[in-house]
Amino acid sequence: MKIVIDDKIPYIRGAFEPFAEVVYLPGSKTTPDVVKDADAIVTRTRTKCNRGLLEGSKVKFIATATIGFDHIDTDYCREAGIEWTNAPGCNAESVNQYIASALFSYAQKNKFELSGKTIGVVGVGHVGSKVARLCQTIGMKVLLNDPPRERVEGPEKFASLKKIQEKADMITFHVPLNMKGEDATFHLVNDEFIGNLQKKPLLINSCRGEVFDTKAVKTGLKTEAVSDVIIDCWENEPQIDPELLSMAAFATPHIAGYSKDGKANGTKMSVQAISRFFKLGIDNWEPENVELPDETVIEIDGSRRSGFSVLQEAVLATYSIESDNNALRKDPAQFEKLRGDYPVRREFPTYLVKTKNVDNETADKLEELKFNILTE
Ligand SMILES: NC(=O)c1ccc[n+]([C@@H]2O[C@H](COP(=O)([O-])OP(=O)(O)OC[C@H]3O[C@@H](n4cnc5c(N)ncnc54)[C@H](O)[C@@H]3O)[C@@H](O)[C@H]2O)c1
Ligand SMILES: O=C(O)[C@H](O)[C@H](O)COP(=O)(O)O
Repeated sequence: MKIVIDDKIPYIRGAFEPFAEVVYLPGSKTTPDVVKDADAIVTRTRTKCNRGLLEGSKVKFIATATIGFDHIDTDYCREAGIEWTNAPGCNAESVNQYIASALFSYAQKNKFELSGKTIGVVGVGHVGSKVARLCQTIGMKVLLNDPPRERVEGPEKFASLKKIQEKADMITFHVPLNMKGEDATFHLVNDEFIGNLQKKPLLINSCRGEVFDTKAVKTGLKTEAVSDVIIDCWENEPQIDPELLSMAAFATPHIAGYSKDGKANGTKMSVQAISRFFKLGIDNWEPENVELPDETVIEIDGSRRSGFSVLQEAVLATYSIESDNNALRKDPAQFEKLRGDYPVRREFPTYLVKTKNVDNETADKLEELKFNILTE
């Protein structure tokens, strides 16, 4: 048996060696020649798994250690009898942390409080539902848009895009990239979408670059139909649009899901899926030695401070979007390198927040965000 694995997938070395010949390669070097005698590939978004790569190969199973699977040509896989799996929810908490840092940093920079603002969450799956809860916890009004869910669950808890366009001060997108069909999301944010915005909202794209029509977004910013954008996912990565970069309030190199926890979950789900498919007997395999940051205790004194500023301090102590923003602006040509050498980031549950003079309501909110709390 032969398995070809993207060499940027962490924690996986050693998992399959007892069962197979294992080849580790950069996504860009995963060519038809390399995969032709492989039984399985473990991949990331950087490898297009399509006819061009797979035709004539032995590949029977593809595991992508990501939630997004727009790099897999699922029609071709069906036709060729190749099974595939992604890693649903693996990095949802990481994107939630990214959005929390983005919102708190944006509010700090523009000197306003988030509570009372209205946010539209477009796509309410693993990520969007966490982001919706986060926004409710910090006192925002939340409008949810998810037509596929609405068709199944009924209209009660959902809002139309039109309502979001009318009411939202901010809109954050957490949809898959769908090129076709009634739920297509390619260029969902286009001239027409922007033309219908009533409140000059902040738009956030941490899902896929192609969900935003870059040209339309830049026009929206120039005409002030859109007040600002925060962009993690770009059209044509890694050749990102320099003008959009210069216009964005925060710009990051597609790292919203890059916590160590998110990576470890993606690897775990891929290894376990391959084990189940090929009956390798390592269905409960777990990654080991997931790195910790230098400091996992956050001490906060809430005297004469708002609950909002306590939450803000806790969130920003775990992850600063500013650092990623500064690194990308310094050298946008390093987009892929910044991703490849991404520093250790852990999610909220890794941290113990020691609070002094923090009221119960704020302590409860820290717990809702999944911090561990020790109250003095
Ligand atoms: N920047 C990053 O690092 C990063 C990390 C994780 C996920 N993502 C992207 O975010 C997307 C969402 O992630 P997830 O884990 O929540 O996925 P998910 O599959 O759990 O949720 C996607 C949700 O979008 C909904 N949806 C589909 N089409 C829609 C449409 N036209 N309008 C509104 N809603 C629609 C679906 O019904 C579903 O509830 C992924 O597909 C991926 O592309 C990016
Ligand atoms: O779809 C996902 O899970 C995310 O976009 C993830 O961050 C992609 O990571 P990559 O495969 O590009 O390393």
